[in-house]
Amino acid sequence: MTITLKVALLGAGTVGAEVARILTQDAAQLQARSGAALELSAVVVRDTAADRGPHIPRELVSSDAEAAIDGADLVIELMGGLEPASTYIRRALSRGASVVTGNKALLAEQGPELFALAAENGAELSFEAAVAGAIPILRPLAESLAGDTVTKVMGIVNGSTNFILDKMDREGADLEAVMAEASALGYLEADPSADVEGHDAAAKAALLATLAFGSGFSIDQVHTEGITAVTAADVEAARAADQVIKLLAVVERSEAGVLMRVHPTLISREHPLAAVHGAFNAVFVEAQNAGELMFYGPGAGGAPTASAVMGDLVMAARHRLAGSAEPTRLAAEPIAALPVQDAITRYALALDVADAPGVLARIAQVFADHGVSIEAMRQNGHLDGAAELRIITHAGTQRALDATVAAVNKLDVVTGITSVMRVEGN
Ligand SMILES: NC(=O)C1=CN([C@@H]2O[C@H](COP(=O)(O)OP(=O)(O)OC[C@H]3O[C@@H](n4cnc5c(N)ncnc54)[C@H](O)[C@@H]3O)[C@@H](O)[C@H]2O)C=CC1
Ligand SMILES: N[C@@H](CC=O)C(=O)O
Ligand code: NA
Repeated sequence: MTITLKVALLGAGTVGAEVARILTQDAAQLQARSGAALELSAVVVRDTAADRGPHIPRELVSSDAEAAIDGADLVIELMGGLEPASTYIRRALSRGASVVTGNKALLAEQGPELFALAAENGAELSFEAAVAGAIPILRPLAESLAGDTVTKVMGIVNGSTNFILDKMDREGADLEAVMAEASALGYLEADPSADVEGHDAAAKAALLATLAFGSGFSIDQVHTEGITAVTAADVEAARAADQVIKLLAVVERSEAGVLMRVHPTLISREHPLAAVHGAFNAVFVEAQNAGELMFYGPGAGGAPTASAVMGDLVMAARHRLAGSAEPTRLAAEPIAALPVQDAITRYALALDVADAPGVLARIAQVFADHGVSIEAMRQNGHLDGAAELRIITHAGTQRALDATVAAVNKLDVVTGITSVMRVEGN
């Protein structure tokens, strides 16, 4: 006898439309893998009059989310945003229906509450699509590495900003010019500022930390800098130094707690992350016993993200048939989130200075006074008696580096600090 599980799809945009296509086209394989026929029972959209192609039959389309949820065994939420997504997910979980979502914005604010609601109701809430698109990263952190101790996760987790920075690097384009292209390819969030201001990567950083360290973290605990201040000149200067600028998310565990940060970062062109182009993502994981692991693949776009949704859906169906939902397990005692001033990083600075005897010594003295060690210093003289000075520091706390930058800025021989950026790798 074939068991049928009814699947309600909330949202049929870039990702939802691809999910509907795969549910139809790969129905036989999905049934073989999950053990049940996965029947699309309702598709909830805003515009019910729009033609949505052959994979979304008109009779399934409605704007009645409550009815769709109440008639489903499994609910896929791909509308995005906090509301009404949160209310709909809560309704589904409260009824015992398992939910699959790609909504990192919601989970990075309400994750622990929603995990608890799922567990209370014997339902499952899964969200592999929410971080790094198609790349399996959350399940490996929560399951494959459950017997190890993860100490650090670092990577490129936002496809659209990587696409934009990559175009700026390869074509010398500026940010505004490349955004329209990223939007047409379905990489950007409904509100693109979520991408370029770093909030999308910050939500993903909070989710990575939550699963890597087994404690609930939220987006407001992540230090966040986006790419809006990165200019074509910054990208060109990096290129001249054989470096590339990437938006990195870094989450690290120490005795004191967990530090989470997202910011543009200079890396050498030799670094493996420099080879991550277009909307691809790459995530490095360091664990005490496993050592270093690297995950790489498409981080955004309809079909790749739908792949992660479908994997979660098959697992949710299997667990439902087995009568055992898999909860997201968090430690009873929360782990502290640390301030970014505690981060240990290297800085690259570009300064405009007077080209006169003793200037370098005075600047170097300020670094020494703050306990910050200089790794490299290069001066390019200009004809007008001014010079550009580029300094790379050894690793120090951000607290010490920020104090150094502030003190250097006050020197009368320094006319301006034109760029301060963190550096990773060699
Ligand atoms: N596009 C991508 O590459 C990725 C997207 N995601 C996430 O997946 C989710 C969906 O993303 P996309 O498909 O790109 O978004 P989208 O904007 O293309 O699609 C969302 C759809 O939901 C509909 N919708 C929104 N609110 C609704 C409501 N109240 N009632 C009915 N329909 C409503 C919209 O009309 C739209 O058609 C978001 O949470 C996003 O963050 C996750 C990973 C990658
Ligand atoms: N807007 C996001 C989509 C995937 O999460 C991105 O650019 O990575
Ligand atoms: Na993923």
